[in-house]
Amino acid sequence: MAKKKPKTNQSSTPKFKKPSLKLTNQQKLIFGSLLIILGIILGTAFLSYFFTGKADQSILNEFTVRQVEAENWVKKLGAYLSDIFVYRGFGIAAFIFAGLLVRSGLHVLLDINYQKLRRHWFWGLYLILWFSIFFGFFGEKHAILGGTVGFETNTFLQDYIGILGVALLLFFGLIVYLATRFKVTIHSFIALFKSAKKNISDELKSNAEEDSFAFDNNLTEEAEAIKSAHVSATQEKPKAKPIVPEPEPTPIVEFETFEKPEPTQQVPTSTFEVETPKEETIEDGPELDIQVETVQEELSETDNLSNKLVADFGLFDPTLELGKYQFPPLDLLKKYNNEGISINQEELEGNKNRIVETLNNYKIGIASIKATIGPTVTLYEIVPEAGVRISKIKNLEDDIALSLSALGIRIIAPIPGKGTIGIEVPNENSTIVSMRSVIASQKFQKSDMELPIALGKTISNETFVVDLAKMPHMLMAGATGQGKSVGLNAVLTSLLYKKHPAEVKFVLVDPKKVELTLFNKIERHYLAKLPDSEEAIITDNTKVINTLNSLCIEMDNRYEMLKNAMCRNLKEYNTKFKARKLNPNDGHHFLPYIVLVVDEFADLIMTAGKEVETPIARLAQLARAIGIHLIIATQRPSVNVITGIIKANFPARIAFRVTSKIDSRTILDGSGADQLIGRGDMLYTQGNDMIRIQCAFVDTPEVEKITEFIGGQKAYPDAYLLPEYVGEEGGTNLDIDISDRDKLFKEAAEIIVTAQQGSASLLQRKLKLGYNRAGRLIDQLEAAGIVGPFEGSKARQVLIPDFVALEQLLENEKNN
Ligand SMILES: Nc1ncnc2c1ncn2[C@@H]1O[C@H](COP(=O)(O)OP(=O)(O)OP(=O)(O)O)[C@@H](O)[C@H]1O
Repeated sequence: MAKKKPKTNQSSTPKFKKPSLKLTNQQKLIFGSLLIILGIILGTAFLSYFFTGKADQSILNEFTVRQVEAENWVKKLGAYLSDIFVYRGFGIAAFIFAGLLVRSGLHVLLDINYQKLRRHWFWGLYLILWFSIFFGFFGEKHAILGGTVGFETNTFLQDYIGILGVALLLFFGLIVYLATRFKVTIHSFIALFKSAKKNISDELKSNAEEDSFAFDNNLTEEAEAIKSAHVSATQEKPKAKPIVPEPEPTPIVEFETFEKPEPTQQVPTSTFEVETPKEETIEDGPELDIQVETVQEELSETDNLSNKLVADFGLFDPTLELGKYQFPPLDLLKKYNNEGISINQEELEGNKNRIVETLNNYKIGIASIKATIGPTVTLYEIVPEAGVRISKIKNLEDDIALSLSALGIRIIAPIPGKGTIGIEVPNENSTIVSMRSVIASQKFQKSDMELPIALGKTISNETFVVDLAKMPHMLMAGATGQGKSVGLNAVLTSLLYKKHPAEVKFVLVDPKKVELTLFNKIERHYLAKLPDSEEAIITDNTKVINTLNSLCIEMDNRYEMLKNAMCRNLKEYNTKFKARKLNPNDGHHFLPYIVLVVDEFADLIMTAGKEVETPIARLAQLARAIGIHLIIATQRPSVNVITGIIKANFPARIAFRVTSKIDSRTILDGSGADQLIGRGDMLYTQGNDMIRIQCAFVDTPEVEKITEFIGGQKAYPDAYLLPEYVGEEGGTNLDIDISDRDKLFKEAAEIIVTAQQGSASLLQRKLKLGYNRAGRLIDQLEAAGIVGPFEGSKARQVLIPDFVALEQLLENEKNN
């Protein structure tokens, strides 16, 4: 508020200093309303002219004589101005001039873009001229419509280029107007012209009919008019002759009409009434222009433009830059010999008998039993006899497992959606679900999902495909060696087989440094990285923080773009962009999906704590709409790794075999993962049901072949660049400026002084900080003189002996 006042003062003062064109608000009000009033006066006078012009003609030469009264609604001035603008000027088109004045008034009053006003004036004047000549062309009989200018210009032009020439010239003038002003193309122009022509010819026809009808009427009216003129003349002294043209060059036509009711050129009189409807159309034209045009113009410009662009160039194709890109062929994936499920009748019978026996031992009767054979486990569905309590069977899980002498028995009591109890028993010989078989499946090939992932096969041997875009984030856990890395590779491979490099980008975090390195080869096709980093695959934990924060910036940027484009999600945005409705000059561009894959999350959380958790949680909460999806894998699904906030935002979970029931509960919110048999046997949940799936197996050589195939093709000049993030390594002045110190500065100083050990790792541990922040704190402590300079591998020297000295130092700092 305080700032605003001086501004207004400033704006009002310069008018005394510089005679600039900038108007004050008061001047705008005065000048704007003056223009509007002038426009209205002119419009009224012009309109009146068509009713009273005849009568007023006699007084035109007596403008200065006060006693002489004009009949025009704006009296003498109106009669005089109308005579100049309409009769001697441009005919009906003069209304446009009045319209332009009103419009200018509105622009000044409401401070609307002057640039536009200039255009309106240009085209308004153009139209005045065009209509004037147009009516002059058609209205030889009704010369008043085109005014003297129209009539004379027409006669002049016709002398030189003939009637056809003038008609064509007018037509060309119309094309120029429509093409420039309304961006009309040849197609719309043809359509427009057809309908316009039809209208005109209809109108002409009806006019002709009316003309002939009105002509008779007018003759009688004229007679009356002359009579009345005569009467008024006798009453008002000698002005009877007025109409005689005097020195005037052109107007001959009308005057003759007035004086002698002769045939050929008598037209103007009849004009007044017959042509009134036409007057209205033209008069309405400019006025409508004022209000409707602005809206229409903008809508139609973008609409027309996008339609035109699409018509000319087709929909925008994001894949065009790598137009020749070829998706990896299926042959790159290995076929396995033991892929088909072999039914071992003996095993089936044996298991069935043992299940029935065991249950009978516990006095549980079975009404029926059915087996579904999957790749790794067989599901025995049992319908217990009436009266058997389900909890009883559930409690016997271990006993049944013991009697079947099999590891990894899982009892589902009851199977959701069915009235049966399921017992999953591992097959003696499990079959491998190859990546090839799931990629080749119809379900995957024909899926129209945004980010389809072929995870593997269900217990009933169906290919299981899910949409990552709908998940929208995935948490993957499993003890070491149970198939996590293979699972991640299966996810990445699925996307590589289905998505063009322009459509999806990966951010890969691989602290183990070996699992995802193969994907380096497709860096310039599929990977995203920070602008200053050399390697796209992030193996250094400290860089992860920057990348995550950079993704947060990317997320915010994308939200901004979506907001500007008025889209709710990435799909809508990209569809709009493809339809060329978003202008790249406004910062819009096609947005690929971004998939962040973290291979060992526990490791990250342990070293960087909150600094990693916060951006991950933020991304997980907000990034779904803008196409950033997270896949996080961890060996240790303990609660301090998978915290509540992370869990809440990762509804889709995959659990490979874990070692304890607690881990299973952490990841799945229920037991079951501890009873899996490993080697890609997994449970998938997306909130409610748990589905047992055998993960598709893709081996390292297969991934290598795929990445080599893709890497060998033409690539983008660089990886997809994420926005730069400058935060943690904040520069030296941060360290010097006391007010910019880290919030934890005092706490850190106390820890260091208490421990008498100046090390960043101590701060990391005690304050649960990331390396970067702890390092920066140490720098700030050094700048404050609390710790000594960097001494290589040794911890820094602490320069403050105790708490009291520290308090004193901080107090002194404050006072300075
Ligand atoms: N879907 C699968 N089908 C068949 N075998 C599998 C499958 N997944 C994993 N395996 C077997 O298990 C082994 C270990 O898998 P993987 O490397 O994925 O484990 P991991 O969970 O990533 O272990 P770590 O956490 O130690 O890296 C593989 O080498 C493979 O032999």
